[in-house]
Amino acid sequence: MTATADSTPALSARGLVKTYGPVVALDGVDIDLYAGEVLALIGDNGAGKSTLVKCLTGAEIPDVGTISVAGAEVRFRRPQDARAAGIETVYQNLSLAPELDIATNLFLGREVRRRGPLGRVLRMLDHRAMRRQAEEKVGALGIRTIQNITQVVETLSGGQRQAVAIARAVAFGGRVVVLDEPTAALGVRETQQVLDVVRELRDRGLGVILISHNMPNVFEVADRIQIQRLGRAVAVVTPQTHTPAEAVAIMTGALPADSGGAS
Ligand SMILES: Nc1ncnc2c1ncn2[C@@H]1O[C@H](COP(=O)(O)OP(=O)(O)OP(=O)(O)O)[C@@H](O)[C@H]1O
Repeated sequence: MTATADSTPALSARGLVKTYGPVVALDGVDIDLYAGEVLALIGDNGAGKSTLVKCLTGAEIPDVGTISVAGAEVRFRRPQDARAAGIETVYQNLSLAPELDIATNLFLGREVRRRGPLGRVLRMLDHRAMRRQAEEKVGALGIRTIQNITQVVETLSGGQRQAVAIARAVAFGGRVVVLDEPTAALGVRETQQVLDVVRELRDRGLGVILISHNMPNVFEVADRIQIQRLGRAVAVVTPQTHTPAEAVAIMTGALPADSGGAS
């Protein structure tokens, strides 16, 4: 069978094993993420969600197993390798520089220099170009809560900071973005704003992996939900086939992995 563009996952892994001394964090995990979908990863504390995405994003190297990007096997040694393959991660701490403005944060590490000797020799930055591009990138993601691109990040609300971190992750050609608990510290309205950005990413054709303990959020925004339990991927369900209660029951082991499935 020939794989078509649609049937080849943007990012996939087979048989991932990762141990930390005696602890088996991943016990032979498969995952498939397609372009234009939101795949939620759920599981109890210690189920292996973070370890899985660390292996997928080059922050950890699996002991066993393979990872493929658009059908081609890859070996990530460090996060830069994954980033070069278009896989971006937004961690809970967001790694933004709070004392700098939004535009500068978006371009941290990829600064635009002035043309000619001013940029080449004196390394002067083209702030105007960065502000203009930052405005375009934030606007393209439909992030309406940000009005002023020169606002300092520490003065932003939690939801706005999350949006800036996501914009930075996808502004430079990312095809896959991993969001680790993006709404954990947010109020209801801010959570909705972040979920809007997540939908926007999906509608633009990116693949999104969403780690979350918040079942209403997961069921609101995910196309598919992979359930991790004790280092294994025990089931992949959808909001159409399973209720949140069934997913949680599978997650905790109260229901067998092949049960549920609203009729
Ligand atoms: N660096 C490490 N050293 C030792 N053990 C680790 C390390 N990282 C993870 N573990 C262990 O691996 C297992 C899986 O942890 P992981 O953080 O992947 O789970 P998780 O599903 O993300 O949990 P949570 O929801 O609490 O973040 C746990 O038992 C954890 O204690």
